[in-house]
Amino acid sequence: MTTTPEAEGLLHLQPGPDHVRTPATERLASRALAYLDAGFPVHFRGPAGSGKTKTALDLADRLGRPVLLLVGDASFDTAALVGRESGSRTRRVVDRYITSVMKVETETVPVWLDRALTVACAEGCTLVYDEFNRAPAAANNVLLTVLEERVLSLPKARGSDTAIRVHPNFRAIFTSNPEDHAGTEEAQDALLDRMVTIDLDGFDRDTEVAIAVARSGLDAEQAGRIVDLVRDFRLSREWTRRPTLRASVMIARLAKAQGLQVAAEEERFVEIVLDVLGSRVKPSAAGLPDPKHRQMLVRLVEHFCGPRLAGLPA
Ligand SMILES: Nc1ncnc2c1ncn2[C@@H]1O[C@H](COP(=O)(O)OP(=O)(O)OP(=O)(O)O)[C@@H](O)[C@H]1O
Repeated sequence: MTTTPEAEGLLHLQPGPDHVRTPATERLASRALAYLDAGFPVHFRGPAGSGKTKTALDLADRLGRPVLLLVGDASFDTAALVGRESGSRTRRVVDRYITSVMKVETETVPVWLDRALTVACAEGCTLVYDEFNRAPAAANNVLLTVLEERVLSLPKARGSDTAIRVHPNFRAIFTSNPEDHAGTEEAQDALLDRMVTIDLDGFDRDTEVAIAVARSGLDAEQAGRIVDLVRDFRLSREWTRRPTLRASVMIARLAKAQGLQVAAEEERFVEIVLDVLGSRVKPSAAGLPDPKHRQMLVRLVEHFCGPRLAGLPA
């Protein structure tokens, strides 16, 4: 039995230096850790950019066990989670016990490769299963007994064990996006019933600003202007694609990289806002970009990003 590169590279993912913890993220973490400590899997559900993956990885790190990250995919089957036979290994024994006689024995055995779920269950790792509802429900069925009975059923081909007891330190954290219908499956009730689902709908303003500061290097005042603009646009629902925290981070990083002021008078900055957010604005009834919407974004910039800030380069 062999383990996969995933197993060899068991990750001890640590939040990067730009990972932000605020009172709001700490409250969320302590809720989720309490469920994980009690042995229940936690599922973060929320729209794109609501911080599901980052939160899941941060929690996994706090558990202090090796972390395996699995990203759900439509091509998954059970083998993608537990492992499969992968090729064979041939052993040739040459026996020259009597010099005049050569005996050669060849034995070919199939090689089994464990995949993330098996490794995590056997070694007591933390499994982060990101976007698990992108995998077909049939592939995820193997999780039902893992989460309920703490037993992992394995195919005979793996060797002597057709089931293994799940290590007491095994923990699972799931994420899914209920708004993304492209390439996703309805998660089966039986699986959802075995986990604690926490809905994330984006962070509070202070956390968003702290993240934009950490990810861009802008100061809190300038990052705050961008975050307020994007949050207002988000609340307006005048969009077809939700303007997420990622959009704030993107605008902030572009402004910083180009040495721009976060100000309505800064023409290049206004262009960046239009480029990042413009394609998300609801089109006119004719389906064409509506110039009124461009004006709406410019007004938002004027409202939230005001004049240049004193003391900053022009
Ligand atoms: N605590 C944090 N510290 C620093 N950056 C963060 C934090 N939380 C989220 N982010 C950043 O915000 C962005 C969105 O977070 P994340 O990728 O976790 O969202 P998501 O909900 O998993 O999105 P998607 O469904 O699109 O994958 C990313 O750029 C991420 O790095």
